[in-house]
Amino acid sequence: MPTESAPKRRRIQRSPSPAYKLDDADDSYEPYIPVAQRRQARLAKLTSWGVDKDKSRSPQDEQDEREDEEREEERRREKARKERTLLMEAQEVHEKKAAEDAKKTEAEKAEEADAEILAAIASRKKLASDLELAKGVQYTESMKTTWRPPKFIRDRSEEEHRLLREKYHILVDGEDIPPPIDNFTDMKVPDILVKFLKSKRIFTPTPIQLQGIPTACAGRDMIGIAFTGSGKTLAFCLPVIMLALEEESKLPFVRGEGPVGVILCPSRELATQTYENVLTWTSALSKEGRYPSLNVLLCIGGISMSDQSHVMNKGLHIVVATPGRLIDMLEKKRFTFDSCKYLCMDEADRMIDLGFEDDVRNIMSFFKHQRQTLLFSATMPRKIQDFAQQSLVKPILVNVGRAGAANLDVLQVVEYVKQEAKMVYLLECLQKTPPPVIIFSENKNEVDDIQEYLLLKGVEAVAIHGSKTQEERQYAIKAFKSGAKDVMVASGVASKGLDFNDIQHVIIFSMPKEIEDYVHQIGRTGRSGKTGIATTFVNMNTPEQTLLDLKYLLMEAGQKVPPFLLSIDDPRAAQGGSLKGCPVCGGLGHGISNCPKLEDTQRRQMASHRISDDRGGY
Ligand SMILES: Nc1ncnc2c1ncn2[C@@H]1O[C@H](COP(=O)(O)OP(=O)(O)OP(=O)(O)O)[C@@H](O)[C@H]1O
Repeated sequence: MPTESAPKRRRIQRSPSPAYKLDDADDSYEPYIPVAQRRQARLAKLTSWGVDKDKSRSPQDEQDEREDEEREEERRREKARKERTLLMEAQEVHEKKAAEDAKKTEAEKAEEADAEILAAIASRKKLASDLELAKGVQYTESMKTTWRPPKFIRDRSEEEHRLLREKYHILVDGEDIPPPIDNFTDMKVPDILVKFLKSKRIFTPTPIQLQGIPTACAGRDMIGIAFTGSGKTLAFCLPVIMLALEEESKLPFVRGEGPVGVILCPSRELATQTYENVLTWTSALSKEGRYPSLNVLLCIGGISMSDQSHVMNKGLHIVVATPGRLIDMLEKKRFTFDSCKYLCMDEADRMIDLGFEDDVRNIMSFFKHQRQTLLFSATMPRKIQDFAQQSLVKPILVNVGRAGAANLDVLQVVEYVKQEAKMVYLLECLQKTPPPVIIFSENKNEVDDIQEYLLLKGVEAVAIHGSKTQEERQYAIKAFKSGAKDVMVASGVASKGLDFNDIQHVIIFSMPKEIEDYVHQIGRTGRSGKTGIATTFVNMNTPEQTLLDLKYLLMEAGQKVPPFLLSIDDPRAAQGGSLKGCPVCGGLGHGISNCPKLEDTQRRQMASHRISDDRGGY
C-alpha cells in the first residue's frame, strides 16, 4: 500500500549562539553582561583604582600633605586672631582719642586746627634762588669772615654771655652764637665811625646792635627782630660797611666791580632813608683820609639812575635797593653780584607779605657764590620766621621782646570817636603835643581829605600816599623832616621803618585791620629811647577782632585799656589756654582761622606775578 508519507521534519539550522561564536566582522557588538556581574565588575574596578592611586603616593607625600593642611589651618587661625587684635586695637585707639578729645579744651582744639591751617598754607618753596633750588645747592656752613671778637671777650664763659643777654632782654636761638658785645670799639668798629656815632649821640649799642652786629660780622645768617625805633638799621649797616672797608683795603675796587653787599627795602622811602644813613656813615669814615672812600648806590624805581653815574663809573661797594629796580639793573648788567657776599632785607616780613617773594628769589639767582643772608623787622610772625629759617644757613635768631610787640616808650591812647566827629576831634587832638605830628589813615582819599581840612584850618600839613608821584612823596618827606611842615598825613606807606626826628604824637585816624601795621605806625614816635604819644580813633566801624588784638597789645605793653575795650569778650579766653600770637599776623586777639591777614596774604600771593616791575615798593 502506498502510504501517505508524513511531512519530513527538518532540523532548523539556528544561528550559532553569540556566546560561542564571535564574529570579527562586527566591532560594534557588545556582549551582554548580567546586572549582578556588571555591578561586581564596577566595584572591582573602583576598588582597583583606589588601590592604584594609593600605590602611587609615598608615605612622605602623605605626611607633607597633612603638614600642609595643618599649616593652612594654622594660618587661617592666625589671620583670624590678628584681625581680632587689630579690631580691638583700633577700637582702643578710637576710644582713647575720644577720651583725649573730651579732655581737650576748646582752645587746644582750636590750636590744633590752627596748626593744620598753618601747615596747609606754609610756603613750600624755599627762599633761595631758582638756580640753587634746581641744582639742589645747599650750603651747610656759614660764611667765613676774618672778624673775631677781642680775645678778652672770646675768653668769657657762656654763662657770662648769657647774663649779658639777659640784662638786655635779648633772646637768641641757633648754633655757636657769637658773643654779645656792649660797646662799639670792642666790636672793632673803626674809631672814626665810633667818634662820629658819638657826635650823633649814639654812645652804646642798643640790644639788637649788641648781639646783631657781632652775629653779622661773624658771617652768620640771622633773623633780627626788635621793636620799632630800636636801631636795627645800624645793626645791619655797620657790618656791611666794615666788610666793604676790608675788601676795598685788600684790593681797591675799579669800575665794573662790586658791590660787596646789598640792602633790600620794601619801599622807596625806606630805601632812600637807609641809603642816606649809609652815605652819612661812609662819608664820616673817609673824612680823615685814613680809610678809603666807599661808593654807595641807591637803586629804586621812580628816579633817574643817570644821576648816580658818578658812582656807577667807579667800583661799587654797597647797593641799597627796592626789588623791582634792582632786578632791572641786574638784568641790564649795569652791575653784577659776582662778588656780592651780603644780602640784607629790612622789614623782611613786609617784603614777603607784599608779594616780593619771587623777586627775592630772582635777586638771589644773580649771586654767583654763597652769600650771607640777614632778615630784620619789628614784626615777624611765626609763619615768616619758619619759612625764613629753613632758607638760611645755620641761622641765628636774635629777638628783643616779642616779635610784633609795641615799643614800650610809646604811650598808647585809644579813644572812641564817632565817624562823623573824627575830623573835628582831630583838630582838638592836635593840641595834645607840639609838632611834629603824623596822622595815619588807611585810605588814600581820606589822607587827601584830612590834609585839605587841616590846610583850611591853617595847619601846615603835607600828605603822602601811594598815588602821589615820586617827586610829591620826596617833597613831603623832606618838608616834614626839615621841620618846614608840622604835620604829615600818611597812608601805610610812611609807617614802615621811616625814622623822622622826634615825632611827638602819632594820630591813627583809622585803625588798620592788621595789628602789625598799628605797631609800625605808633612806632614812628618813641624812637631811640625817647617817649611819644599815639592816639588811635576807633568806633563801631572797627572790626571786633581788631579791637581784641588792640586790647591784648595794650595789656601786654602795660598800657591803660579803655572800658569799651575791656568789655569785649574773647571767645578763646573763655575756652581756656594761653593766648599766643596768631602765627600769620602776630595778633594776640585771634587765631589763624579768622586772621584778617590770611585772606589778604593769599590774595597778594596770587597777584604777586602781576605786580609791575617798577613798583619799587608799595
Ligand atoms: N645805639 C644807639 N643809641 C642811640 N640812638 C640810636 C642808636 N642806634 C640807632 N639810634 C637811633 O635810633 C633811631 C631809630 O633807629 P632805626 O631807624 O634804625 O630803628 P629801627 O629799629 O629800624 O625802627 P623801625 O622798626 O621803625 O624801622 C635812629 O634815629 C637812630 O639814629
